[in-house]
Amino acid sequence: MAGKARVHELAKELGVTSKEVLNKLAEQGEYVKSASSTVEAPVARRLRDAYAKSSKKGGDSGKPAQGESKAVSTGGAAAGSPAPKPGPKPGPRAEAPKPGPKPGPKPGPKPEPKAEPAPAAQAEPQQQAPKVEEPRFEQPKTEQPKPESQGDRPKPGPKPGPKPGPKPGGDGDAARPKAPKPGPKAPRVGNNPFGVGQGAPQQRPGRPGPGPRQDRSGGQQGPGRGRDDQQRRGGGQGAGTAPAGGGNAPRGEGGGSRPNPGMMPPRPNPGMMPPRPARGGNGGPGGGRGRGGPGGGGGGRGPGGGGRPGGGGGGFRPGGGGAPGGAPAGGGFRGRPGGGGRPGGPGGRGGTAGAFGRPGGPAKRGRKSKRQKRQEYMENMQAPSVGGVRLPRGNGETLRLRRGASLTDFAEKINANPASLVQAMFHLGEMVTATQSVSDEILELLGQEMNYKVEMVSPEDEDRELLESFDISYGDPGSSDEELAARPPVVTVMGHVDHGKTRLLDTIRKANVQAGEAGGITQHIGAYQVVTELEGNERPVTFIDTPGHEAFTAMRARGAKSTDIAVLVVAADDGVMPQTVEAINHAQAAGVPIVVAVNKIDVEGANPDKIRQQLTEYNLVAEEYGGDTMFVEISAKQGTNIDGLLEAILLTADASLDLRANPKMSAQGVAIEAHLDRGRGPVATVLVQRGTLRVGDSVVAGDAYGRVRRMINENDEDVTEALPSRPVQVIGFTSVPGAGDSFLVVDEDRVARQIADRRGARIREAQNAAKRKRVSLEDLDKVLKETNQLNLIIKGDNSGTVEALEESLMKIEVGDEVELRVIHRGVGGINESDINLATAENTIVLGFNVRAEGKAAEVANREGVEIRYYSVIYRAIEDIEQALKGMLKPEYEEVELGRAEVREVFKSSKVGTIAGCMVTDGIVKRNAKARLLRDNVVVAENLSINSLKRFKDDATEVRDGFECGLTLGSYNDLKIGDIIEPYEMREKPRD
Ligand SMILES: Nc1nc2c(ncn2[C@@H]2O[C@H](COP(=O)(O)OP(=O)(O)OP(=O)(O)O)[C@@H](O)[C@H]2O)c(=O)[nH]1
Repeated sequence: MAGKARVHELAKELGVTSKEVLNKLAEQGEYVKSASSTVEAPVARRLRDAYAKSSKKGGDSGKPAQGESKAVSTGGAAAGSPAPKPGPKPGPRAEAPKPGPKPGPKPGPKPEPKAEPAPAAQAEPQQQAPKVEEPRFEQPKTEQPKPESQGDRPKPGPKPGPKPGPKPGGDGDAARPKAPKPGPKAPRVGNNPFGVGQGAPQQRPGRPGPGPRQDRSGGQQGPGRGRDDQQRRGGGQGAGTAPAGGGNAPRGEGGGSRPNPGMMPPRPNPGMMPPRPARGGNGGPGGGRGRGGPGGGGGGRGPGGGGRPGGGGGGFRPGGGGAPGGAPAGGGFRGRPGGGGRPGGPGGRGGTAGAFGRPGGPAKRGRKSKRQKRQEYMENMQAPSVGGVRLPRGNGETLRLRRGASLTDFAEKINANPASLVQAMFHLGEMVTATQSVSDEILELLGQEMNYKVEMVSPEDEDRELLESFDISYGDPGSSDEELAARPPVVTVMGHVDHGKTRLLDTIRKANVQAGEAGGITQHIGAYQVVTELEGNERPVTFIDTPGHEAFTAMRARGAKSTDIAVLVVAADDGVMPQTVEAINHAQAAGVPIVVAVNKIDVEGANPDKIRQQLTEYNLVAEEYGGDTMFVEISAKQGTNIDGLLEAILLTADASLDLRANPKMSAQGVAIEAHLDRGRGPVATVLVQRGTLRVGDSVVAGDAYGRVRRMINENDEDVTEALPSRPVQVIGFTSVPGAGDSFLVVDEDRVARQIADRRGARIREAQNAAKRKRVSLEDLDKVLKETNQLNLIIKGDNSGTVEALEESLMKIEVGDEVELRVIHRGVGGINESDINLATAENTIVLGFNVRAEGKAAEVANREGVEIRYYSVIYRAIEDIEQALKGMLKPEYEEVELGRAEVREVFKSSKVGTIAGCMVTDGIVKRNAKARLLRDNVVVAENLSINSLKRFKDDATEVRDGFECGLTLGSYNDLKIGDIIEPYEMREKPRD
């Protein structure tokens, strides 16, 4: 309680109602809203003090109560005040002891010890009790009558066994009939937290249950042990207790007085039978009373039952020496903790339940609900709140979410309401709908708020899981040495633009690829195999061509991953350049050994040694310098030392790589590039990495699938199978795979289609998430009012180009005012559906090496959709950049025009105040903006020169050295000597 206590907790602690506490606090000048409000520690202390003082008044009496028994003390806490009156009660109780002489005595003593503990525990309550007592004072009195009625109980008590039962019953009966009478009292008791059997605290006291044991010894009800027993055989309890009850009138009083089932005569049931030895021994029966027991000193045996909180409040009822009394109650109750403790209501139920030896449903619910409520309340208090939205609180557990997941997906994982997540995101500055794919950062941010660790499942992991669901794995399953066969190295040629990559590959395969390139830039990844001779053996080497333009960074990175060796082409006349470094980074990151081809050694001024030196900085130390990197000086143009380069490649491969693969498994590999061929449909260049690809195989590559209809090698020859490291063009896909997609052969077309479909759905979601530009609250108004957004549809002849173009376009930086969105991209000609999609405002269709097909051009004309065709990537980038800049809002800046001094001021009934001025500097223009200075202080801003005259003629402008007359609209506060500074807002040119 040291911290912030809640009013109801304090009330409980002090033994008063929350309302009283609230009133008290109000008296103390503390405004506290409700029972669940928290109170600062100092205030709580003051409150306790206040009650402590008031308790002193009656406190004395309360203490005395101790004299009676611990029970009293315990109860005292609750009913401190009652103590005084209890005096009389004691009487009855005193009788109780008789009934349970045995119990009585023992209980007495034991209870004390137990009572002590209880008091200790309730020290506070006791102190506070006094206060409470005042009001309760009456209760005791009211209860007095009960004692009488219960007085009967005691008698029955004596007949513990069977009679007890009945008697209790009798009491109960009496109770029932009397119930009504007690009723009135009961209510009070009920209201009094310290009332019998009400407060859990009382029950605690009951724990002292030990006493009960004595009872047992007393033979009384020996009952049972725990409330379990009691519960099981409520009857038993009843019985046991009953006696006690008798003994304890108190409890009885308390409880009995209230109209509740507990007062009902026990139904005939086994429990009413004389305690069986066993049970008795256990004290089980008493158990019921267990709780009560305690209180009742002699009464209930507190054993098990006692332990429970709920215990028969009665037992605990101080007055009652006879725990028993409580017992009955307890018994009636079923000894359930909470239940019993509760006032009449539950007790009654409990009683009934107890009678049947099972926990009372309602009471149970009640008790649970109380705990649950508390727990929920506590959870609620701990639950993170964002903008007033309560969110579930995690325990730091990890949530795996796939990339592109929506808030609904997230909510499902944590069993939350998606709407609350949407709301929370709104408060976090993100506007997203429940079903919209959201970016990783957003999910992670949200996870943090709720104490969850969000783990985005990488596409690779996700794909692996997807394949596993089909019992397929990508990669070598662990082929044995016998199954593995040597394969050719796969080489990627990398390097800075124009350092000679294409020329080198061209020279190597003696095919002039370069000539056909648009803009002189390599735009497609090609792959082919050449055969060279090393030490008398014919050795094939597979080359993958990589483009040089930075737009293809992504493809190059993939290229590096799918290769064994990187040939780094560096022009000897140029040296290490940015993309040379980038290429090194990619290769080193992929753990691919590098062979350096120092090119253009035929060029005058070529300095190969300089290249060697430069590259040492990047951990590429030439063998002749003591390193392990092979440097080969070549001239791609003249074909110088090409064999030396091939040899170096093979030597490096043999020295550092284990190039083997299992040719017997189903083929797997990677799609190097793919495009849509007008005649042949989708064509993909794939590199087989393991297994053997055959015509007729069902394949899936990324989200494309199909059956291999034809395979063509680099010489445009049909082949029927492709072994590891062999690049081939595959015809038969139903759509165009992406560059870099892995491909694999599966058993059936159906499986291929299912895998492709699932990947497709996943890719779409991920794209949506990635392409969504984040909208923050800061620019909400802009988004709503005037979003300048340029939508693009990109169509190209192959997926690698489309991807590269999109990536480059998204990198265009033109500030926050304009947003660029690629709403669709694809391989193939521009068709009608592209145009239909583009009819949205501000959408441009980009055709890269493709044209509008069918009626697309016509529809575009009709709908006013702009189609732009390109064959060089950077042209497209330039154009779009210009277009975006054109969409920028103009920016204005203030330009001073000059100064005019007011020499005269005229008043005109028609035009207001006229300033006769001398233009001292620059120029004064009609309709220009102006500010007015007086003694060098700006006295008016944003004025407008509405009229300007030279003598009687209107003028558009008046230059320095001339006089003029002007008016400043409705501004009339002009004085001689004022300075008018005209200025204009001019559009600022953009960079
Ligand atoms: N003198 C000389 N010129 C060369 C040599 N190798 C390439 N070139 C020339 O350098 C220019 C660029 O060669 P490319 O092969 O297109 O260079 P690249 O690295 O493929 O360039 P991108 O495709 O733009 O990345 C061409 O004009 C070639 O003829 C060489 O060994 N000697």
